[in-house]
Amino acid sequence: MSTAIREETLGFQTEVKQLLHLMIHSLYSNREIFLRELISNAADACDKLRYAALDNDALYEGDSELRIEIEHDQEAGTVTVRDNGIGMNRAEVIENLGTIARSGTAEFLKQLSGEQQKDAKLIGQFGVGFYSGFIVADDITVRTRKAGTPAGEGVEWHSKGEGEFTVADVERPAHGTEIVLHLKQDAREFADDFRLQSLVRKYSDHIEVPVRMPRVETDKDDDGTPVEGSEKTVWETVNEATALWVRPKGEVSDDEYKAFYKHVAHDFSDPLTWSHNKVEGKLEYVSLLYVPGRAPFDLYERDGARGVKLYVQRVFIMDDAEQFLPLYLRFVKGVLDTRDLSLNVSRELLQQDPKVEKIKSALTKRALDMLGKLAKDKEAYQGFWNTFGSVLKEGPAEDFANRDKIAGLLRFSTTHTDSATQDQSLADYLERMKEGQDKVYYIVADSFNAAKSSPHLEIFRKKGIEVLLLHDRIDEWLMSHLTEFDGKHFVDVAKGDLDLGEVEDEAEKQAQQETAKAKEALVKRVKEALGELAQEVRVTHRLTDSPACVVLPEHEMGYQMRRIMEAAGQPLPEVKPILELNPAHPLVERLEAAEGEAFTDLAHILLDQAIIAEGGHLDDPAAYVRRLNGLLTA
Ligand SMILES: Nc1ncnc2c1ncn2[C@@H]1O[C@H](COP(=O)(O)OP(=O)(O)OP(=O)(O)O)[C@@H](O)[C@H]1O
Repeated sequence: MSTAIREETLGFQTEVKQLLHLMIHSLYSNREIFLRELISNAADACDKLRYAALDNDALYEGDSELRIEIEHDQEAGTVTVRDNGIGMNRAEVIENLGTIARSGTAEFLKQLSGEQQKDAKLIGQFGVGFYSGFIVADDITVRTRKAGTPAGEGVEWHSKGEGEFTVADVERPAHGTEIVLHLKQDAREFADDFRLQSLVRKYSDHIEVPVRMPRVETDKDDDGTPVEGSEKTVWETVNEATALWVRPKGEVSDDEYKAFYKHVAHDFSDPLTWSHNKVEGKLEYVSLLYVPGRAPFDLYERDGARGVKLYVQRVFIMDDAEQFLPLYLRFVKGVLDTRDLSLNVSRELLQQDPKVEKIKSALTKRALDMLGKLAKDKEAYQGFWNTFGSVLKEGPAEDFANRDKIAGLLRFSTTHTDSATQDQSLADYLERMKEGQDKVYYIVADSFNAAKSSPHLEIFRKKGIEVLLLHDRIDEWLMSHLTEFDGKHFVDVAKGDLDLGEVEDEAEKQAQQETAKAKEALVKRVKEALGELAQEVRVTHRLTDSPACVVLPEHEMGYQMRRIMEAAGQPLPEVKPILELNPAHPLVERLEAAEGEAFTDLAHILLDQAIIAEGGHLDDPAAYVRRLNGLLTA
């Protein structure tokens, strides 16, 4: 029996307490996952030891046969999960089993509502790990020792999951970790051979480390009667214990792929799709990439986990190797196993190795092809797009070489459907282009409604020309990196001169020129009245219902991007708009007939209204109100 020394009682970090409470409550109907989580951690610990032992064989302490053992005691109501992996020292135990060290955790926990089903989904997204033991146990003891440390540096951790835990130093001859779960009364069903075996097969077949369970064998005499006292325990490997990605594609079932995904991604729910490839030749690697069914909670966290699990010749090297996929594919999870890197590769070395770039470019293509295939299933792709679309939109800016491929995967709201759902591809748009149209038109606004109702769309609606309605924060950034698709240029309808190309016939163009000439005097007067407030005034034919609109010069940064940058504290040089007037509108006719102060007021009102319609803020709103009231009461 070990004697505990240096025993101390510590409180769980607040986030752990909250997580424990919510997890126990919301995952009640999915309790069996605790075993998957503990085996998954044990397998990771074995992987880590194998990696550490590459440099220092002594860490195995003479026991290099890595394994996981699961035992139970029906009478005592306990289940034990044991591994001879890397183990933990005292400081690691306190850190790993007392806190949650992931940024964004507190905000994540705030989203939990107390509604069982909703929370179960959210918690799955977070990953419950070790703490899931408390779904089935009311008392957990962990005994562990870090490989390579003296037997006296073992640690015992104990908790009832109620806010505090104790840690003490104990003597521990074997390195690795042992977790003893004392099952709650209503979870005793898990202390059962058959139940445990079937769970191990369900969740851990794909794990390369053998998961073993004890079986008692008894010698029999010649008559077949068991010999008393001859009982001995033999350990039987229950899982298949081959790395899933090494197996040929045809021999792996969908269920196995899905189970493996859950291990790799620490996710609860099924992946949307996957792509498994073995490459031989100049580069030699196996990759298994997955698209998750939902976003991890830290998708937009700067230091959120991303990247693949890296193996070199089947030896685990590191989690989250982010060098093999671009940032805009950070939602892709999976495994890369290669012969092209050396076993002692580190994060720093990865950054310098030219082979890494080559593999990255190959994996990027694989991932984009996988999305291309997924896109054939409209419904599934829509699910993907709604979850990860705004991340993929970072692609054209980050990955010039694959711009066209990424553009083909984008989905938009457009005037064709007039719905906020982004479900139209550029290929759909091209198919519907009007005869003579040679450009892809788009508008960027702060919200879908602002885009949909923009005065800039009036002429397009009248002529039946489709316009992409962009309203995500990232959209203007996206469009500044997308210049063409399939040979067709993109044109922002709120910038520069309106040119509808061949869609307008000669007669229309002639009429426009004549109107512009006829209104030259009006334009001059308005410009004088507005002074520096507008850089230019002109008549337009882009409006049918509105009296006026503002546009920006073609190469000027758009309003949406300006507002985002200003909100981020980046001062920008002021840019004055171009005011365009609709000569056929009664207000503009009235303006033309006005004189003196009435003219100046109305000119200002038209400019201010156009700025408001575009989603901008007025520099002097009170002046606008005063002028408008003057007009209304005249
Ligand atoms: N059997 C084990 N052997 C060694 N270390 C372990 C073991 N189980 C857990 N740990 C350590 O405790 C940490 C926390 O485990 P936990 O399961 O809570 O989270 P995780 O595995 O990092 O992520 P997730 O919550 O997504 O599963 C692990 O990262 C690991 O360092």
